[in-house]
Amino acid sequence: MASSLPQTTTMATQKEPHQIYDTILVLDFGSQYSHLITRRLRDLKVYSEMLPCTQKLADLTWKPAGIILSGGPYSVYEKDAPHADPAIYDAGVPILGICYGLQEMAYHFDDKNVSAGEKREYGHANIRVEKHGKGEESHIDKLFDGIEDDSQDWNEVWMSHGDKLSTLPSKFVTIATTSNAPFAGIAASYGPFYGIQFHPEVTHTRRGNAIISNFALKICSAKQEWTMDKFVDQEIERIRALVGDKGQVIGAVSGGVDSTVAAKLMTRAIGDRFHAVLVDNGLLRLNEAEQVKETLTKHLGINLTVIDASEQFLSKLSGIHDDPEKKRKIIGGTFIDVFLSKAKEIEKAAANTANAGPIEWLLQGTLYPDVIESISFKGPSQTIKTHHNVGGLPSKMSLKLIEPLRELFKDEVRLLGAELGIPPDLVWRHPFPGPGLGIRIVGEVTPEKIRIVRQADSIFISEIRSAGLYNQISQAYAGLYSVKAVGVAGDKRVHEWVIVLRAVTTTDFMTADGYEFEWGFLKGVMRRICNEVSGVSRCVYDPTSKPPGTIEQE
Ligand SMILES: Nc1ncnc2c1ncn2[C@@H]1O[C@H](COP(=O)(O)OP(=O)(O)OP(=O)(O)O)[C@@H](O)[C@H]1O
Ligand SMILES: O=c1[nH]c(=O)c2[nH+]cn([C@@H]3O[C@H](COP(=O)(O)O)[C@@H](O)[C@H]3O)c2[nH]1
Ligand SMILES: NC(=O)CC[C@H](N)C(=O)O
Ligand SMILES: [Mg+2]
Repeated sequence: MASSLPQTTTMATQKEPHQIYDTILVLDFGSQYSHLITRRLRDLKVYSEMLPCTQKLADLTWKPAGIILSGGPYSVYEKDAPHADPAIYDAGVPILGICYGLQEMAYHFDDKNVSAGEKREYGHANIRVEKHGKGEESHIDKLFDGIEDDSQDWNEVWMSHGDKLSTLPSKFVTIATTSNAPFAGIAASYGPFYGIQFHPEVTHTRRGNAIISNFALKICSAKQEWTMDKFVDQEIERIRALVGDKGQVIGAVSGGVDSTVAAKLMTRAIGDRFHAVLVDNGLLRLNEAEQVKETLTKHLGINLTVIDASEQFLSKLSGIHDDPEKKRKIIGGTFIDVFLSKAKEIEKAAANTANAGPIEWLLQGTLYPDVIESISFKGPSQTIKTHHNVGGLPSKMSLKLIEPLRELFKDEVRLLGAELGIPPDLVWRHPFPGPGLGIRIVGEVTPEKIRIVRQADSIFISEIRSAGLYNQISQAYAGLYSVKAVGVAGDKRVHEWVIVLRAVTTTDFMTADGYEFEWGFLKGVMRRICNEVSGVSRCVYDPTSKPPGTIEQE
């Protein structure tokens, strides 16, 4: 396979997307909506990156086409409030301040411009737009260009603030007002600086997308070139340049969409010098290892080895009753052991071939939300659960990381997957956690409980698919509580396990809502599970939202 691939060329580029595409920089002041600004821009096919608000402009290796200052929980006049690098105002690029960002801009020009408001304002407001510019000042009207349409609610916006602009910064004009905010929108008369008190990035602001689009396209003149087909070619070139003609890459692949897309991209780039490894930890769903092997090797041409390590995992988990974190650590640790010994084996097997040499690279399916989380100036958020992935590997193996998806959001990964010819079934698959059924069985994991959960899960998911609900639900599964309840079957008393069904909707898996099934649907699923899966006496449905629950059970 490798020999038919084009060789790495000397022209290969290692450029990052922000060096290739017009890029809008979002400076994050800690708003819960900051990443949505980046999302909205990317939906417009304009590339955008988010960096902490403390980013110094001089340290950037690229020049943004425009800068957006996000909202944030602080008050600009507080002693420790974060402030943007003043150099942004002299960089000759358009700036849009949103909420805190607006206040930050006004405060930069004069600290008397911002004060605590008398009335906090959360939720809907209606803006009135004021038009100004003619001639040299025509830029002033560009932010709200064409946003007034025939719909009655075009002027609805979403507010979330306690502070306010008390004075208009010098040489600025008002471009929007609300009944509570005389400076709901402002613009500099001398250049492309804009501020809005409301949040255009949330869907409650009716014409929010149009406002963001005006800023990016009409004010920053950013080109709409961020598409997944271009990304594929560039990323393949970048991988080849990074890895070189001989480098070998190993990657843990679960059959989930992220690792499959990353693996497919690697295969396109370097063929069988990429070694995908699926660890069967005994905690996968019904027939999962076989199905993943079939799809990845036969249909996607990925060089995949499946390692059956189920005995090793299950014997270590035996006897662990009531400590979910202990379970997670055992699974994570065993996973690393299995992976490490496989890497050695691959090196040995390649010893007398053209691919001989140490494996230098490790593929990871890191996504942009993980990157954003780790660069946040607030620091990473509190660990609720120890997530199992391959993050523990590099320090032990001293491998260099290769992360082709680190600039992408999940839905972009799905588009990329479709672009790479990955079947829709796999692209739209619900996420499945690394520790698998191990964290869906509350209490001790035993072979009997695994068998029961596998069967129940398979029934639940197939019913969801037949009812056409799969794509409306973000994640669904069957789990098991380690308690037995009494039931009656064929006039006989039974004392058997309790299955828990869970289905949620969510956009980012950070918060989630229980899915509202029709009662008849749930009754049908419960009937099938109790009838067809031996060892189950009843089923419960868990509609708990997150918070206070989490999506998995442990
Ligand atoms: N059984 C497994 N064998 C090999 N690698 C695994 C296994 N389970 C998880 N991983 C690794 O852990 C990573 C994190 O898993 P995660 O579930 O977040 O992503 P995914 O499986 O690629 O996609 P999805 O979120 O759609 O399930 C995977 O990308 C993969 O590298
Ligand atoms: O790869 C993973 N390794 C893990 O250890 C892990 N724990 C939870 N998840 C997935 O993360 C999302 C949020 O789950 P929770 O609400 O249970 O934290 C859901 O999509 C979960 O399936 C994991 N994925
Ligand atoms: N959403 C925001 O950016 C809020 C900004 C500032 N903390 C205020 O209350 O006005
Ligand atoms: Mg997964």
